[in-house]
Amino acid sequence: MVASRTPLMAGNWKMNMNHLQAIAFVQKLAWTLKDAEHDYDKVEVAVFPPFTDIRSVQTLVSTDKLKIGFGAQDCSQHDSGAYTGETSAEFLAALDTKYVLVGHSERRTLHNETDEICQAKVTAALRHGLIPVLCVGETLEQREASDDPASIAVAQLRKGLENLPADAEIVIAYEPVWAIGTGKVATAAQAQEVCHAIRVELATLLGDERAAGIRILYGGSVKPDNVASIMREPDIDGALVGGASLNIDDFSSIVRYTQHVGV
Ligand SMILES: O=C(CO)COP(=O)(O)O
Repeated sequence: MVASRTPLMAGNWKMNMNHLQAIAFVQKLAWTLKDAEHDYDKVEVAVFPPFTDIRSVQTLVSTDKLKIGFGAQDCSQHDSGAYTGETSAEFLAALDTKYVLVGHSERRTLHNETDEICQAKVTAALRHGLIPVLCVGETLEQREASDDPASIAVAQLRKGLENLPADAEIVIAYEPVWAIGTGKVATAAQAQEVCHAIRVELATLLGDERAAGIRILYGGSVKPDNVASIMREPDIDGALVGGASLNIDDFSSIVRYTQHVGV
C-alpha cells in the first residue's frame, strides 16, 4: 500500500510580523490562494507566527473559516511553573495551535537546545495534542567532515524521538544548517539522500507502515524557482520555508508548486 502523505507547505516567520501585520498577511494569503482555486486537500498550508500573533491568527482563521493551519515556533518542555519566558504546549493547544516546531537549528545553536531537550519538547507537544515538527540537519562543518552527512540528522532524529508514543503524529523537517538563510539551497539529490535516510531510520524506529505515513519536509532557502525540483523527490513531502514565507507572492507560488511543469 502506498501511504498517502498530504504535502505540507509551512511558513516559519521567525521573529517577523506583529499581530496586526499577521492578520493582514494571513487574510491576503487566503484571498490569493482562493483566487488561485487552491485545493487544501491536495497541499496543506500552515504558518508559524511569533507567539504574540497566535491568538490573532486563531481568531481570524476561526471567524473566516480559513483552511490555513498555524503552529508555534517552539514550546516549553514543561507544562507550567517558574520558567520565565517559556510557553507551555498546553496554552498553545488552548489556542487551537496545530503544530509546533521543535529543535529548529536557530534554537539549537542560539539557545543551546540539546537533543535531550528536544525530546522532552516533543513529549510535551504530544502530551497536549500538538503535532511536533522535529527539525534536524547538519552544519557545513559536519557535512564536510563526514563521509555520511545524513548520519547527523539521523542521530538527532533517533534521540529526539526516544520513547515516542505508539500513536503519536509527528512531522520531520530536514533543514541543513548551511542552507538556512544563505540562498544556498540543497540540491534535490542532496535533500533526497538525507530525507531517505530519515525515512529508513523512521522505519527502524517505528515500523515500515508508520514510517511510510510520516511527512518529511525540506527547509533551507526554498524559493519559487527551486521548490518544484525538491518536491519531485520521493521522500520529500513538503517544505519549511523561512524568508520566502514572508512574501505573499513567493509563498503562494511555493504552495502552488504543482502548477510548475513536471510535478
Ligand atoms: O529556517 C528555515 C525554516 O525553518 C529556512 O529559512 P530560509 O527559507 O530563509 O532559508
